[in-house]
Amino acid sequence: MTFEADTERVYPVPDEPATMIEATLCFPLRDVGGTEEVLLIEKRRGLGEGWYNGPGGKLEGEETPRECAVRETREEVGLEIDPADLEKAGELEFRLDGDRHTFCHVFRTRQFAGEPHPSEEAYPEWFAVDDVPYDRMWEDDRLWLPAVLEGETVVGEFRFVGGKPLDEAEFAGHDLERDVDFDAIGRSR
Ligand SMILES: Nc1[nH]c(=O)nc2c1ncn2[C@H]1C[C@H](O)[C@@H](COP(=O)(O)OP(=O)(O)OP(=O)(O)O)O1
Repeated sequence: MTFEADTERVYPVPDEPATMIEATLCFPLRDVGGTEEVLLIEKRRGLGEGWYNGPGGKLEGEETPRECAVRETREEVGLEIDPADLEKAGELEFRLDGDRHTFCHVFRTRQFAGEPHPSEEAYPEWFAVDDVPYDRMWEDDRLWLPAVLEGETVVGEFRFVGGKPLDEAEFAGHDLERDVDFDAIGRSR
């Protein structure tokens, strides 16, 4: 297990978040003639509009993170995924001005049905995993997504400052842990 930190934690940690969004990201992977590719979306609305990311979004009702990732991937790009085929790859906490803003469950899968198509929310596009457009993504993505695309697991905290909305705040620091066994800690749902 490795641990990285590029700053000291400088913000007070609240006992309980006033409001924290629970969300998901899903990264479908495929092999095309020996080239490993990942499906990203260009987001057309909401947080991170205009940037690339995996399909995903906020949990609704009583659904589990896995069910949310399946639903969001279907709604945004039309791929069908069996929840059992999703592999838990990460847990990311995004903090804004010291408060917990979003807790995000990250999944990847090689098993899916259908061809991606655009929706009101997203334009899908396949990228070689060594050609991911990190300059058009959230600033934190380059810190954790390469590991996720290489089959590793990550737990990270990413700190933003400067007030809402999160996608206009400044990225200020992070902690990242790798090789986390989500099954062993009962958090692979
Ligand atoms: N710093 C960050 N880095 C990142 O890679 N993804 C982030 C992020 N902060 C938020 N997200 C992602 C997680 C989640 O998939 C999405 C949440 O954005 P939104 O609140 O706009 O929800 P969406 O509109 O996508 O979802 P729904 O409204 O539920 O469809 O943004």
